[in-house]
Amino acid sequence: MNNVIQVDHLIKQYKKSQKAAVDDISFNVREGEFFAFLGPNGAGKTTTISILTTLLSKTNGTVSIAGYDLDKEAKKIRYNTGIIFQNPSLDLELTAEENIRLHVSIYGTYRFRPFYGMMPKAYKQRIEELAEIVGLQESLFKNLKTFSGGMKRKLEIIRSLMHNPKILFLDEPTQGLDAASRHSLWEYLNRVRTEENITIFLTTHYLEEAEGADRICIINNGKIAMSGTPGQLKERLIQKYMYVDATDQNTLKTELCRLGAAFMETGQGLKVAYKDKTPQKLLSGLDIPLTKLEIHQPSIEEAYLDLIKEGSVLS
Ligand SMILES: Nc1ncnc2c1ncn2[C@@H]1O[C@H](COP(=O)(O)OP(=O)(O)OP(=O)(O)O)[C@@H](O)[C@H]1O
Repeated sequence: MNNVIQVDHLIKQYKKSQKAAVDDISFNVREGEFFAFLGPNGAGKTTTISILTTLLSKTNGTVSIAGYDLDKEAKKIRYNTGIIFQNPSLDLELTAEENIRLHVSIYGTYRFRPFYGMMPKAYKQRIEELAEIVGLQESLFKNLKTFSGGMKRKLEIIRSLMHNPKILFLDEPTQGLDAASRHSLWEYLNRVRTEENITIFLTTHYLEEAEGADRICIINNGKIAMSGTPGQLKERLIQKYMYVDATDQNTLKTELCRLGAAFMETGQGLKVAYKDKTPQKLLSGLDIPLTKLEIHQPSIEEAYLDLIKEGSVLS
């Protein structure tokens, strides 16, 4: 399978900022994949997606989208991508269809005509086809002022797909939606994905949203903390661990190294992974008396929160 997104050593340092918002990240997305870019507030998701969609300049690194180089062929990238951002940018004074008509004429996909009836057949077919997929046929000619948040999102989906993009970028698209609207948005996105065979690049805060993806990349503090299929991440994230401590912590560390146990210093003592071994088996190899022993088996949600809190994982 071809890579439709190829990012190598991408860096973004905002002016007057001490720290890079995106700090030397590399990843790829394959054609037709549903790829989730998961991370907490301020991790660098919007910065990355803005660079990939040509809306923000990068400081360093190379990016290729749909086979086009970001530095040389930004216009071609724009023709091949659709974007749905956190806050819908729709004109409330217009009808749903007028919003789409304006967008496609600015985009250069179809020439602007003052009435729907005057638009080309291909335009009408496309808008009706997409309206049917997201269930907005009845409201296409209604004023946007009467639209709910969920309906606006549906309209955004139509708008982003009018020019048959190969890749759809979604920046936290369910932000501010209730559970039911969130669920139906996913139904529509999965439908357009299957019917239009497009690649989806999603940024999200929510682990549950990323769980439906083919691959997940976790970004934290501008760096990639982990990536893989949801199954692989679960396996790697859910690390059973225990906290141990001893009066002589240095000797305990030496002992753990001798036993080949991965550990990390924390405020609660040494955090030790016990992956394949049982805690008992691991502890039986220790010669030093312990002052603390706490055994943990976190859920995936807890493991993810631990990862983004600590900024690293046990190896
Ligand atoms: N225009 C800017 N100028 C300076 N710093 C910025 C700018 N935009 C974002 N940042 C900083 O860059 C870092 C990454 O921000 P970014 O918006 O990419 O994160 P995010 O993962 O999308 O967060 P959220 O989930 O809250 O939208 C943050 O520390 C943020 O404060």
